[in-house]
Amino acid sequence: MVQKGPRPLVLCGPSGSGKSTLLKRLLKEFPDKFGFSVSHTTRGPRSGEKDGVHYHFTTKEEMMASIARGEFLESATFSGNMYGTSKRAVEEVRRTGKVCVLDIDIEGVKQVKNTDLNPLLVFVMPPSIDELERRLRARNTEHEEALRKRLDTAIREIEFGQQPGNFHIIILNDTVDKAYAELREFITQNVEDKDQDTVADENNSIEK
Ligand SMILES: Nc1ncnc2c1ncn2[C@@H]1O[C@H](COP(=O)(O)OP(=O)(O)OP(=O)(O)O)[C@@H](O)[C@H]1O
Repeated sequence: MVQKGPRPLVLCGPSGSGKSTLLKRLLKEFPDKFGFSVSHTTRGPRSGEKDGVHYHFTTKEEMMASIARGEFLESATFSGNMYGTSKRAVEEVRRTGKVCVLDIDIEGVKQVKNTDLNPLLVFVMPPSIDELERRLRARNTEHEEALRKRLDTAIREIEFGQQPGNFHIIILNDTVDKAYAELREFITQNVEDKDQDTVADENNSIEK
């Protein structure tokens, strides 16, 4: 399939590793360069959420049929509701000339690797589990049990992130300034006006 527009960017990493922090900086510096795809979900809309804007609201039956037709890049179920990114949603961002950013977990990354999306794959790595715990506690967004669960998951995610061939680059988020500089450099080297065959693939063999 011939894909138009810049290559999508996947940001993956444990909860609290700093994906949103880095993305916020990127969007601040380049407000018109990046866009997010609109995900599908089978959960009902919350107040103020608009169909086609915040999510594409759909039913379980429709979504499963669509997945079976190969129309989704990745999907997952959280607390009984399905969520996923359709190929069309990414293409819509891409057509505008923006880099489509996907903030997905490792299961999503594994699925995306089996499609023809060919994104740049970035893994954001915390300096240590202890530091990750400190940051999550300081963020103060989770109850103890949820926090424990996130830290347990983080150990598995870091293992996957560090395996050679899983990502084009591993960015250690030690200080935000350093991590951001690294991300910025990687993106400018690999996204700018280049198509599918970029330096990232020449230098790194990414395993499917
Ligand atoms: N280099 C850093 N040094 C210190 N604190 C940081 C650093 N990077 C991020 N933080 C802080 O750590 C917390 C987690 O960061 P952030 O919310 O960006 O993580 P995330 O990967 O987007 O998490 P989630 O997947 O849960 O959305 C935030 O409070 C953020 O301000």
